[in-house]
Amino acid sequence: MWKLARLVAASNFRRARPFSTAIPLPCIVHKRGADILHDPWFNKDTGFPLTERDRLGLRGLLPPRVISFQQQYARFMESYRSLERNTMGQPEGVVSLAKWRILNRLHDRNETLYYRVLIDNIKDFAPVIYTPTVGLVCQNYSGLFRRPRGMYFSAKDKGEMMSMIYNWPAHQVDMIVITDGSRILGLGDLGVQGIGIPIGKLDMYVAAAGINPQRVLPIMLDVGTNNKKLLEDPLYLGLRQPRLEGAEYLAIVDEFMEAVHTRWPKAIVQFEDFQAKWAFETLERYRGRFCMFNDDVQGTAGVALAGLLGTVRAQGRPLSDFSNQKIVVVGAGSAGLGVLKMAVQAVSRMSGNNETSAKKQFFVLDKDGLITKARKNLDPAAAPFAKELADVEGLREGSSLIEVVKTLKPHVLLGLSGVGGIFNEEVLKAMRGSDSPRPAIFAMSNPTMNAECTAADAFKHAGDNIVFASGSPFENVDLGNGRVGHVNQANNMYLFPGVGLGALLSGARLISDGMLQAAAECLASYMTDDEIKRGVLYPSIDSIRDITAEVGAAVLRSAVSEKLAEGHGDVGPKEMKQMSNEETVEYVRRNMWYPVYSPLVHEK
Ligand SMILES: NC(=O)c1ccc[n+]([C@@H]2O[C@H](COP(=O)([O-])OP(=O)(O)OC[C@H]3O[C@@H](n4cnc5c(N)ncnc54)[C@H](O)[C@@H]3O)[C@@H](O)[C@H]2O)c1
Ligand SMILES: O=C(O)C[C@H](O)C(=O)O
Ligand SMILES: [Mg+2]
Repeated sequence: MWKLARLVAASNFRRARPFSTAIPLPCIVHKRGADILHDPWFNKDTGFPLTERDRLGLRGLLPPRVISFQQQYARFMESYRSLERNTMGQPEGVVSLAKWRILNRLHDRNETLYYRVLIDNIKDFAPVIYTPTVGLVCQNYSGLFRRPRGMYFSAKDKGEMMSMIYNWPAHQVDMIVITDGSRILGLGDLGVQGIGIPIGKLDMYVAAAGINPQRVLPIMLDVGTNNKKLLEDPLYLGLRQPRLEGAEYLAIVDEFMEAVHTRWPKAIVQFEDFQAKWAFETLERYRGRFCMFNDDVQGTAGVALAGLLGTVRAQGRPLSDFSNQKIVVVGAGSAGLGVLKMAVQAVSRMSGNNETSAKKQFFVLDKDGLITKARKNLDPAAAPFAKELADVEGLREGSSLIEVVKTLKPHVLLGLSGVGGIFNEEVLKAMRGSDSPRPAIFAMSNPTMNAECTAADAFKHAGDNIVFASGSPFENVDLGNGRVGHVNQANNMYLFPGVGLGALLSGARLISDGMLQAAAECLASYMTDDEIKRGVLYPSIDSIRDITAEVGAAVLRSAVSEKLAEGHGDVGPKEMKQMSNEETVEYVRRNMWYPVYSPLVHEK
């Protein structure tokens, strides 16, 4: 019979619970002396107790005084706060990069302390290690480079990947995030410099999902770049050749996927920031064979769907009213089309109508305006959402955004275009004519300068009663008289960590649509009616570990019910099936790694 205690003991994780008084489990280390001090996974800096210094050959390699974890923590936070004070008034980019540097130096030196400060201060630090600063870091990566992090597979490594993968020092890898750097946030092709994105995403995996940092692996697949500026930059660190295309490109990705699954058959691979054509193609190519997903297509879709359902509740309408909402999606790339696909499936499920009629309420624009069936060279990926001209009275093929908003009076305007400021004053003012008593504006493009509008502009021009969400963080807006315009962060960070965690802890063979749907539904139902009425669609990032545990449990349960779960450690699918919802959440929580100094035990 399933017993919680047994499940906990069965876990392979080096873990401890926040504020728990339990003695942390020991951690096996195969090094001694200075090698430990130079390994950020094990290093405790001045925090090594004297007995451990003796056991590990560290005596004399550190100043004699032992500093406690709490003191180290306080010292780091004081340096960070003093950097904030000292850089006040300097240009934003300079300040952001200075903050990133101080965090990155700690990451390079002492991962336990790094992840503890990250978890405890996630609201302050997420904008530094994740969007928006991570975008700036990628743009300046070749200049900022000091030490490598993760692995780099290039077109020149063809035929070598199966052996190269064994160069990674960790025996076990659970979570991989891979990019080819071809569409980094809204910043375009950044080639090898895009490695910053997998690093930032995996930091979120550790902070939000409690994945053990010794078991994460950021990957850059460098197949060249079409960014002329980078190709001409003598300091550019990637391959100086145009991107591989077609079969040559796919051969590289195929070889990588085979190599990674040969060494770690249960590792989960998250594809991130691939240009749309490869995002869709690789997803279809691998999702039936490997435990993988595309975060921009599928993670974004779940977060957007949760937000869209929230906007129905914010209008005081029942969820069944979702099928009466007119939703305009601006951007028909990997993210926009992913959102449309999942939202149409949800409407069809909720209304019982087929997908063709469920599509009626959705309208999509790309750089050439409204997409209709009359378009020449219609992108096959966008074709299922293209409108019949007869269904868009008053509009035509290629109608502009302002024409679309004025004519349709949509309930929701959702941007995933990567074009900063495209929701301009005129467009936002036109949203005042929306058929919704509570129009919703989602400016989801990243980083901040690529957001379709700012929060302040949205409330100023579209009205105080809107619901607002952005992909990158903005401050709440002061509406006067003590009223606050709440800013939501509609970012896939609320889903991908839970998707990966649930897949890992269930030992899922694949990541199915059902598992992703369960994740989205879990996020959608997380907020109370009171919060939703105040325009709060998503939890605060401060509680990201809680929501991730819930999402992880929902994903796990869905994997079990779809018979995709193969078990984790010695917890089999049968035992998982017997867990109640609460027990599943508890199982997930207890398997989340939490940074504490574990006693290190040397083994040859
Ligand atoms: N908030 C999130 O969680 C999240 C998740 C994924 C992507 N994004 C952001 O969404 C943006 C787009 O990502 P993607 O992967 O879909 O990119 P993409 O390049 O695949 O697609 C961009 C789409 O926008 C369209 N577009 C360009 N200019 C336009 C214009 N002037 N008017 C209307 N449409 C226009 C393009 O034609 C294309 O269809 C990026 O900025 C990315 O950072 C945010
Ligand atoms: O990275 C993010 O912040 C979200 C998303 O994956 C993006 O590509 O913009
Ligand atoms: Mg992305």
